[in-house]
Amino acid sequence: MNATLIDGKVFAASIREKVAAHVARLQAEHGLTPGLAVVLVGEDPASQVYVRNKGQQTKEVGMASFEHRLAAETSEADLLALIARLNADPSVHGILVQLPVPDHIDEAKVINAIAPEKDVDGFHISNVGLLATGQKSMVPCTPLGCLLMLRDTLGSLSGLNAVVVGRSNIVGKPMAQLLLKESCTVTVAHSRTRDLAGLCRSADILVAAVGRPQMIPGDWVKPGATVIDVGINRIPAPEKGEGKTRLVGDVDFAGAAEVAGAITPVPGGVGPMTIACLLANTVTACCRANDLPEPEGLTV
Ligand SMILES: NC(=O)C1=CN([C@@H]2O[C@H](COP(=O)(O)OP(=O)(O)OC[C@H]3O[C@@H](n4cnc5c(N)ncnc54)[C@H](OP(=O)(O)O)[C@@H]3O)[C@@H](O)[C@H]2O)C=CC1
Ligand SMILES: Nc1nc(=O)c2c([nH]1)NC[C@@H]1CN(c3ccc(C(=O)N[C@@H](CCC(=O)O)C(=O)O)cc3)C=[N+]21
Repeated sequence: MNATLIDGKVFAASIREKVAAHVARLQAEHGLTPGLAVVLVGEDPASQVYVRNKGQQTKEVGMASFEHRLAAETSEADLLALIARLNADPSVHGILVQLPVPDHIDEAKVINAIAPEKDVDGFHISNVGLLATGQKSMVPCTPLGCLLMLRDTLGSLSGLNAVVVGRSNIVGKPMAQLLLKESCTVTVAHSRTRDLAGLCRSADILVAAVGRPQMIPGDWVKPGATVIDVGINRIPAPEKGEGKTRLVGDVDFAGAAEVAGAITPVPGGVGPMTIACLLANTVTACCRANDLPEPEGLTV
C-alpha cells in the first residue's frame, strides 16, 4: 500500500473531544444540555445498530439522547405528530429521523416537517437552499465529515478536480455543493454517466457514494489522488466462517491504495465521522438556539 490512510476513527475521536469540551462549557456557564432526538421507524437491523451507536456516543459527550422507536406500521400522521412535539420541546436541539422510512410514509413530507434549526441532518429544503446559496445552514453530516477529512489531508482544495460518484440528496448532491464552495471543479456522476472510468481517472479528489461493493477498481484512480469512500456494503465473508459477513466500501481498497495519495478505509473512515459530525451539528444547533457562540472548526 502506497497511500496514506485517512483514519476516520482517530479524527472522529478528536471531534468528539471538542464537542464534549463545548458541552461541558454550555453546562457550566449556561446550565444548558444539548439534546438529540433520534427517531427510528421500523426494525431494519442495520439502522438499529446506527441508532444504538448514536445514542451511546451522544451520552458519552455529555449530551441528552432521546430515542423514539416506532413500529413499522406507524402512520404518517403519528410520525408527523411526534415531530411536532419534538419541534416544540426546548430540551431537544437536534432531530434526526433515520432514513429510509417505510414506503407508506412520504419521506420529503417528514423531513420538511422538522424545524429547520433542529434539522441536524441538513436535509430540510431550507437548509438545502441555504447551503446551495452559500448561507449559514445545517450541513449534512456525511458530506461534512468528508470535507473535514479532505481539508485535513490536502489543506486548500481550490482548483482541484473533484468527481463525486452518486447524486443522492443525503450524500452526493450536498457533497458536490461543499466541494464547489471550496472552489473545486466538481463533476457529479451517476448511473447514466458515460465513461465513468475515464472521468474518475481525471479526479484529484474522488468521492464514491454509490452503494455497490468495491465497484471502483484501482485503475480508475489517478496516481496521487485523494479517495473518500462513503459506501457501506455488507458482503458475505466465508473466510470468517459460514454465514459471516464483512463491511466493504464502494472502492476496491487494496487496488486503490496502491495508486492513491490518500484513502479512507471502510469501516473506520467516513462512518465514524458521520456520527461525530451529527454530535457537532447538535451542539451548533443548541448554541444557535440560545444565541451563544458556536464551537470553532466543527462546521464549514
Ligand atoms: N458512511 C456513512 O456515513 C454513510 C454511508 N452511506 C452509504 O453510501 C452509499 C450511497 O448512499 P446513498 O447516497 O444514500 O445511496 P443512493 O442509493 O440514494 O444513491 C446511489 C447513487 O449511486 C448512483 N449509482 C448507482 N449505480 C451506479 C453505477 N453503476 N455507476 C454510477 N453511479 C451509480 C445512483 O445513480 P442514479 O441516481 O442514476 O440512480 C445514485 O445517484 C451506500 O453504500 C450507503 O450505505 C450513506 C449515508 C451515510
Ligand atoms: N437521517 C439519516 N441520517 C443519516 O446520516 C443516515 C441515515 N438517515 N440512514 C442511514 C445512513 C447510514 N449512516 C451511517 C452512519 C454511520 C456509520 C458507521 O459508523 N459505520 C462504521 C461501522 C459500523 C458497523 O460496523 O456496522 C464504520 O464505517 O466504521 C455507517 C452509516 C448514516 N445514515
